[in-house]
Amino acid sequence: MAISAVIPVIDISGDQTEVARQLVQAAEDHGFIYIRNLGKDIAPAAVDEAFDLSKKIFDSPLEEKQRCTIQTNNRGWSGMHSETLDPKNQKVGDFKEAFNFGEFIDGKAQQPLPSPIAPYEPRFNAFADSCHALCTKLLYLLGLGLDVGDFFSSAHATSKGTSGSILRFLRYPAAESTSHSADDVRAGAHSDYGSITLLFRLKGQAGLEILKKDDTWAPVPVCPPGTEDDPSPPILINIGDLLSYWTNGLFRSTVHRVVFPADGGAGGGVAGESNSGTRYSIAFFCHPAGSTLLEPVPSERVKNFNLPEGTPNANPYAERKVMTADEHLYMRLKASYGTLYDEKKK
Ligand SMILES: O=C(O)CCC(=O)C(=O)O
Ligand SMILES: [Fe+2]
Repeated sequence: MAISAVIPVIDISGDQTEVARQLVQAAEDHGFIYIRNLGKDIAPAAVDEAFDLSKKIFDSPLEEKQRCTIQTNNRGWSGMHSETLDPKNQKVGDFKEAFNFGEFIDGKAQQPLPSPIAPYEPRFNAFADSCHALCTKLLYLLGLGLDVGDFFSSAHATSKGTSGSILRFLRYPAAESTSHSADDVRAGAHSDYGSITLLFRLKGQAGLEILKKDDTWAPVPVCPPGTEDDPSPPILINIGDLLSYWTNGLFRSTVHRVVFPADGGAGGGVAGESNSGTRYSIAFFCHPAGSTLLEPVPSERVKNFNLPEGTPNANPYAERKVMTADEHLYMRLKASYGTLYDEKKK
């Protein structure tokens, strides 16, 4: 039975200097952080509502979803196997469906929506806004902890221009309803493309694993010890490639994946979790304004850091060539949705 990942659990409402120190340490050591959800930043009822809305998206008629098929702007619906997060190792694309919302303007999604969810547009917008506000707070604290003030958070201000930020709803069909082989995964191994990601999961639903420094996989419980009685499971934060890039690898953009049950139903070794049934999750990928240059952050701690030789799981895209946030995003999307991007280029 796999041993669960040990990831710090932080209550960000405490002394801000101390919280900033803890966040930076966790970003360096793990790249994943649990933020307790005590209802101060995102109301538990808002998370519940978002999961209800997720069901409405995916239960929409197929032709409605197809009408909103994902475009090269990374917005819209992607069906089973249309994305392959780990193209080098997967024989079959991800066993999941996803729906991506890009940025809203004046309360309006800038993309077609399946008609059953159109009446809820303001609710999706409100949820995306609260996710963005929490990301801004976390990015500010990470900057504080690195002594660079608002270097990160200000690059994510909506006033700086449009960004690749995405609110993504995910549905993974029940393992027992799909025919998959032992090598198949629900979502291939990958690191996230943005600055930070917020991940919301449902109590009891196993599947997420992270790659540890020793190159072995560990399941990530939805409710780590000490949070079982919180009003909502902690929000799982992870560092994405851009923060890793900006910090020359000091912050870890940790590789993760979503797996099928190894034994046909039990959780991945996490007490109280099951790996059967349909699995839902919601991710908010926070990106800076698309024109932001990914230059190293002017921090002493970053300057003095050298990635140890042979570190597994280091961000493979962090070669030191300054590019913009949009160039980086396009490079990553092209790798996982090859044909979509090839077709568009014709
Ligand atoms: O569904 C999950 O738990 C993780 C999803 C994920 O890693 C992603 O969409 O980038
Ligand atoms: Fe991810």
